[in-house]
Amino acid sequence: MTSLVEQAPAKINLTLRIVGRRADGYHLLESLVVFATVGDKVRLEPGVPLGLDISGPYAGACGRAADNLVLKAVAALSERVPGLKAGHFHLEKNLPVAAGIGGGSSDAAAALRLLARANGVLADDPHLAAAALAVGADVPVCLDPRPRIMRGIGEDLSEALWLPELFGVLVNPGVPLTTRDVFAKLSLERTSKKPLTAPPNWSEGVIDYLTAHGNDLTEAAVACAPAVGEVLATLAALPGVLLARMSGSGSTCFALLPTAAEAAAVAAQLRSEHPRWWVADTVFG
Ligand SMILES: C[C@](O)(CO)[C@H](O)COP(=O)(O)OP(=O)(O)OC[C@H]1O[C@@H](n2ccc(N)nc2=O)[C@H](O)[C@@H]1O
Ligand SMILES: Nc1ncnc2c1ncn2[C@@H]1O[C@H](COP(=O)(O)OP(=O)(O)OP(=O)(O)O)[C@@H](O)[C@H]1O
Repeated sequence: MTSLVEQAPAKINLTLRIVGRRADGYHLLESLVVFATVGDKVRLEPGVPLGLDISGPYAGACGRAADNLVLKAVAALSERVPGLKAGHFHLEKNLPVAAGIGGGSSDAAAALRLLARANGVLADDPHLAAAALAVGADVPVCLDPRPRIMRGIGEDLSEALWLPELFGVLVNPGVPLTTRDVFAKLSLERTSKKPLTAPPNWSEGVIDYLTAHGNDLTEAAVACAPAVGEVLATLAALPGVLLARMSGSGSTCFALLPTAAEAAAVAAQLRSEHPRWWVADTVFG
């Protein structure tokens, strides 16, 4: 069998409300999630022994291959689908790690899609969703990467939403942030608990809608990594920026711009003024 390939796009939380906490400590959230045109790439060569090798600019940053979420995804689906055949995976790691853009989650979801294709598992097989959630809270939304509202701890997903094309830049200051540490710094009393309007009503204007719903993890992330505050202030001050915000638990932030050309111009300016930052101009959808 020839090898199979899946893209693993970056996950962006355009909005992120923390609305409560479960007895086990996991936080309940409401988030409008979209996917970027930048991402990792996962390839599976079926019919050979299980393995994983990693290439790309962030290969060294994502830890030992044995601990990779790609292999955790294989284990989680194998537990649920007896006789599942895997193979050798190759991960091209383009996204920064521990960055709030779900890189590992999207890689795990891509691996699940590859396993489903190689084994004739249907996309709506409940074992896939269960395996995804067992790997991480962000993996279910990455399984079929289209704009959605995510609730619960990430397992409760809306239908795919239509969204106007959004142009933007993603910026990571090179400071990794562990999701658990950011949640640990969060003061639930200070979150808004304002529920999302669902489904979003774009007639009120996308930017107005997004402005009305922030990211409740921002303050905690800035406390963990002050560089996030610097990125947000830099983005907000750039010409033409409609909105500047952090994604997920950080440290990656994004800015939205009116056109692809303006996003590219802002990205070029950021790359020259901040050569150590990871900068990508992209389309969200
Ligand atoms: C913040 C988000 O990125 C928003 O999309 C996600 O909720 C994070 O999802 P994730 O990285 O897949 O998170 P997991 O790997 O499942 O959990 C890492 C740690 O983050 C905390 N965690 C995560 C998700 C959640 N809803 N509540 C939490 O409190 C828990 O301490 C957990 O031990
Ligand atoms: N394929 C992978 N890509 C990136 N990190 C991985 C991968 N597999 C395991 N990890 C480990 O998972 C941790 C979290 O990495 P990841 O990049 O997914 O975080 P994140 O972008 O903050 O995710 P989220 O937005 O879902 O919270 C890292 O510390 C890394 O060592």
